[in-house]
Amino acid sequence: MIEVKQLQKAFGNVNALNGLSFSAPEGEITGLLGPNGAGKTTCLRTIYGLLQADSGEALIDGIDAKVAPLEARKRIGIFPDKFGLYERLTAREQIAYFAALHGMQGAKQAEAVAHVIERLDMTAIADRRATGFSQGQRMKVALAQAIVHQPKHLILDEPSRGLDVMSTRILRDLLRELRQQGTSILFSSHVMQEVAALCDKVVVIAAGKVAAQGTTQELCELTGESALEEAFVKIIGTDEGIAA
Ligand SMILES: Nc1ncnc2c1ncn2[C@@H]1O[C@H](COP(=O)(O)OP(=O)(O)OP(=O)(O)O)[C@@H](O)[C@H]1O
Repeated sequence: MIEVKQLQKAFGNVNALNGLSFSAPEGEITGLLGPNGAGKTTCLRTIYGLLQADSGEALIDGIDAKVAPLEARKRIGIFPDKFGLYERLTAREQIAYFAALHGMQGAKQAEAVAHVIERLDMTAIADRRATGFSQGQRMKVALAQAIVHQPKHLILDEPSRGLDVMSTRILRDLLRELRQQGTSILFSSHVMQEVAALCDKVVVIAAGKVAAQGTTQELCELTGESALEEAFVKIIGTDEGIAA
């Protein structure tokens, strides 16, 4: 379980997180939905220990990444908002590098890498160097790196940006399969359709705090709207920064 409790984070006089609290349970897909600048990336970075909150806690199975970063990171896979690939390495080598960082070696490592390459339909590019990879191919490598150690929890920042229809489908199928296996999945998005298609629970965030949360149906009932998009706009108070 991922738990965020009363997180506060300011950058100068901008309050990026303003008492944010929610949880992402195992076996569920939780969507963090909010307009541009709502605090999604800041929240995700705080959970995996890249940023330190001014106050509050972000816990992974009760472990604070700030206090025990290695213990926390073992349990999570991270698909970050900006990812760099080593241009001279092949896709397989990049994924193997991440597997090694998580302590996988030898046959176990090779097997895990081969499995994820097959799962993400990357066989054709697996032994090519990253130079020249398209955005979608780069995203697949980053995704493979995030899941090669079979983490209990997966955190994704705007995962489907830049993906074509087929790649988006592969991503969605993968997330559903991981959910079935009991993984807790937390992803951020400002794309309505993506959230509606995938999420068990939606946490609507605006100005660094939770504006509402629940299933898509609950959010519609809460606002008296029949369409999700209208419900979100009503909760947030504006349609700025939201994509249909
Ligand atoms: N390193 C930083 N320095 C200064 N301000 C920052 C920094 N990181 C984030 N912010 C500010 O904090 C607020 C929240 O930003 P954040 O990137 O978390 O939002 P977001 O919900 O992920 O937005 P988007 O959907 O546009 O990616 C914004 O006002 C942003 O400008």
